[in-house]
Amino acid sequence: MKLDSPQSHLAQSGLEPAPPRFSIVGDVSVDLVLGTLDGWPKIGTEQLLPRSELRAGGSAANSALAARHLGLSPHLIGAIGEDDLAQWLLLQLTGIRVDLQTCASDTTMSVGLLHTGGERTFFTSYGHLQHLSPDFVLRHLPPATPGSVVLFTAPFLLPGLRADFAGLLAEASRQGYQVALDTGWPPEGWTPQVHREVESWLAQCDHLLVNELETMSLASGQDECHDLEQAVQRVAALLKPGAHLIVKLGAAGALGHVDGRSLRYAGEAALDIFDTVGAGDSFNTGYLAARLNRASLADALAAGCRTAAAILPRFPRKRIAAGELAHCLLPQT
Ligand SMILES: OC[C@H]1O[C@H](O)[C@H](O)[C@@H]1O
Repeated sequence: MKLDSPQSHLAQSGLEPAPPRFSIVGDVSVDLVLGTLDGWPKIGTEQLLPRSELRAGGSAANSALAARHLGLSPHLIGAIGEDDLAQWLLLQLTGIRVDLQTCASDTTMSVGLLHTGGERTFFTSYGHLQHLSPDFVLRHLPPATPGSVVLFTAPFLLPGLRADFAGLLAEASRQGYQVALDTGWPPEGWTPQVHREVESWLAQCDHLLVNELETMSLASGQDECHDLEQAVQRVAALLKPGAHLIVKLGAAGALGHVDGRSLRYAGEAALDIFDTVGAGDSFNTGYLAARLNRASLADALAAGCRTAAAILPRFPRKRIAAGELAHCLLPQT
């Protein structure tokens, strides 16, 4: 099935089922990515860094751009500020169907410092992300066609959505979407209150997409968990029956767990990568796009890993053409 392709005459006449939608709801902002920074500078000094890129960022935009690289046209719902940078940001999203709430605020910006070995540090301004409202999201999320997926990202950066995030996920599910969630990292840490809050979200998810550290943290609500397999069991028990828990393992690949069984996909050894920003977001898109095309869990894990592996070595990222990475979704022989 071709995703979100322009509707054919047959589909328009009602003889062919409408294609599934791929909607993404979350943080859209501007990233200034630069590096490499080895060691932390002394306060009050200046460093010249040799490589940099100003680009659309935020995990929802990263996922939508990854979809554009794969030749898909997702629907991105989020917000922008009310300044010149917001207009620039819109231009970066050409080719993506966007519904972005204009907020009376500066555009949120992240400075992402890249360190040797793939680690990075972000400094993010509050900006417009503070103002995205659930009403705007629900007004722009159309009823789902069969098989549609909506990916929610970065709830911790979106206080307006976070206030009743479980309710928002439940409403998307009621509208017929499979709900996918990438929680991201809570700025206040995994407090008991955050655990209770996130558990109310997990009960609404069909696909939970988290990294290893998030999985271990989520599993350590009552007592500490130090073993990934045990963590997977504990987190899976918080999801609704039949839901998929996907753990992103970086260069080591990914693990999928459903109905009490786990499956691992081993990633291919990556070369030394300068810019790892958006690795998880790219994986999410590859994985979900494959699931929308009815791929098996194993094939979807592989598509997620291939998508991230194709995007990460590219710098600057804005040179990747629409559809250039469509091969990542082709079944492998
Ligand atoms: O998921 C990666 C994103 O997180 C940070 O918030 C940056 O905006 C970056 O693009």
